[in-house]
Amino acid sequence: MAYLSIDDISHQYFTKQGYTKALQSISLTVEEGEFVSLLGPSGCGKSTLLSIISGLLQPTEGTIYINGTSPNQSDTKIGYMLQQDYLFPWKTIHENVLLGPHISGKISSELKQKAIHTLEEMGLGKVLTSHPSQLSGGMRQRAALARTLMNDPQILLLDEPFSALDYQTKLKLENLVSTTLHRYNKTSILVTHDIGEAIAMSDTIYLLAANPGSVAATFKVPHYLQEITPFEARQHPEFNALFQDIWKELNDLESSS
Ligand SMILES: Nc1ncnc2c1ncn2[C@@H]1O[C@H](COP(=O)(O)OP(=O)(O)OP(=O)(O)O)[C@@H](O)[C@H]1O
Repeated sequence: MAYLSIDDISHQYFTKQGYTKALQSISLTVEEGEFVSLLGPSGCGKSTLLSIISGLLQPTEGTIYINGTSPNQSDTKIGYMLQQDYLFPWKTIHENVLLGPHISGKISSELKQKAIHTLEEMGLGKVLTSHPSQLSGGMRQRAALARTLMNDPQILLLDEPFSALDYQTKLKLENLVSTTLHRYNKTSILVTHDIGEAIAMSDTIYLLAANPGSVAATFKVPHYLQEITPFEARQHPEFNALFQDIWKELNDLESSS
């Protein structure tokens, strides 16, 4: 069985006005250490799917297994990286990264050292005592990633983490996130609207259709693109061919909806 196995999941939201079918018959698998992207338009149910994977929501139909057990019973740790960094403005970067251990009363000198080491790996060794307002958007996102990694999650859910950044910062951060997550063999699921980002970062891309959210197509990124950095992948001659294939599929989806 795959590390993460989503089998025929559907989800409906019931409200006083009626119900919305957010997801319909989603099936996909993710292997340990794999980097998967969910590419799709607004309303395709990506937040719902991520909430189901993290165990916050129970799907109305279907099953999900993480390492052989359901998300609620699994001891697999899941980390989130979101579009907003949610750093506390009144705390220093070092304190922000230590927030989890601080809340759970587990602060130790080892963890303080680990936070410094993780921030140094993110290129933030010089801003440990700065406050979030003194940092650029890209630096804040790197601090948010360091905070997430402090908890040693096995699975990372990345919900459009680069979409609020300028293009150059986004490319740099794609490289840093990709190399860091591969180095630590994290299993990663990225939600994005950006075809290029999905190709540059992923091993597999699931194209989602909206209303209700469903898997419209699956693309395997060739190994030679997986083995180079996202920045290098974007320069590769084969990158454009895959981009065109996905673009066409997306356009076909829009014209048939
Ligand atoms: N709590 C809720 N109650 C009722 N309907 C909901 C609820 N949450 C989401 N929906 C509906 O389910 C569908 C999928 O929503 P979801 O937020 O998962 O999509 P999304 O792809 O994350 O969208 P966006 O990019 O706009 O955030 C939408 O039609 C949305 O209106």
